[in-house]
Amino acid sequence: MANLVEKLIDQPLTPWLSGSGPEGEIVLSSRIRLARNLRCLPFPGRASAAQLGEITAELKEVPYDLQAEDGHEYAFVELDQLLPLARYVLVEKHIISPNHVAEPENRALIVRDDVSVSIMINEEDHLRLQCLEAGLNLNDALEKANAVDDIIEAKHDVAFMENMGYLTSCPTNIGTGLRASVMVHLPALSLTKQMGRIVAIATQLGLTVRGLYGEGTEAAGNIFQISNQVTLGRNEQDIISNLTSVVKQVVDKERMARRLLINDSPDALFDRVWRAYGVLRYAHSISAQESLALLSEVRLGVDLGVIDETPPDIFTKLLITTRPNFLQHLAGDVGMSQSESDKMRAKLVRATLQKT
Ligand SMILES: Nc1ncnc2c1ncn2[C@@H]1O[C@H](COP(=O)(O)OP(=O)(O)OP(=O)(O)O)[C@@H](O)[C@H]1O
Repeated sequence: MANLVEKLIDQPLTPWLSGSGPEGEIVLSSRIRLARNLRCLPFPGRASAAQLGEITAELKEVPYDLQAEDGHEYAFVELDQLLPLARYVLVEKHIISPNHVAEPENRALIVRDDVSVSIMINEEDHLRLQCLEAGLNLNDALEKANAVDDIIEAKHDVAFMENMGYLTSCPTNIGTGLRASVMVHLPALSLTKQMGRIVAIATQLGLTVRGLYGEGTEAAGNIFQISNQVTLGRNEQDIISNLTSVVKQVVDKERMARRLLINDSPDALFDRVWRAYGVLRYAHSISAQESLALLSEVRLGVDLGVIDETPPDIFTKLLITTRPNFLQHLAGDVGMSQSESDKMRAKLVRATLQKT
């Protein structure tokens, strides 16, 4: 089991980030998250260390139950058994949240071999179950999440009240305990300065727009996460249908903005995306932030057929491998300085682009 987690930390590719799936050119991934709590124990924020340990111990058998049902290998790992760097690589791969690693003691993770299912234990709730799919595919993610939830609830007494639904640590999650979210790449809407308006409209429609690593994080590389804000008084299917229809409209707007860029100012666009390609292809030192911003522009050029010598999945591949902690891990956790890390990143990007 521990070997599986090591393998997931080492692998440069994240299967659901393959760039495939419906609307895969713009929608990178779909995520369903269910928040669940065991009935007789306090929420993690109020639980003692001993109670947190009790929760972890009770859930240790869950991987075996899941494995028996779907035949996939599942791992269970306590976060404090991992090196700090390994924990941060898991965050960069969206397997656990920044919140979950903040206090690793008595926190654990259950993860499936293809990373399409992972369960954070003792994050904000006892269980944060997440299912991820490539592209715009919330329905399959929900189906998978419900199947995993059924297996857990068959053996564990989960806090649920007829009139309120699932009880959760934060009142905004009470009811279905569901957050549906899509990760979208919106370079043209960002370049044409339309994101402010999109965020305002999404908020009016009961949605929230977050950055690359969720709550409280920046939208690096023109990547945003759009998710539902309300969980109470709405059924799961309504939440998903509403989000899917808004995301489809955002995707249409992004396509329109792309057409506008290429029709109205092709020279500026060509120059911009090829410059980005040039820097990535030849730079000898590059920061994580700059590489992400330039990769986003190269991907835009590839999607528009302006850059034809790079496959679209280069963006998603390099999205993970150029992150600071993954790079450090690749170098063997040797405590690289910022400048060494920037040089290594540039080398990796050059080598990857050269191969295409
Ligand atoms: N569509 C998505 N694809 C990949 N990863 C995602 C997606 N949506 C969210 N995530 C990841 O899930 C983690 C948690 O995100 P976030 O903080 O937005 O949600 P949450 O913790 O489920 O919500 P809440 O604020 O209700 O606690 C982060 O690591 C984030 O990057």
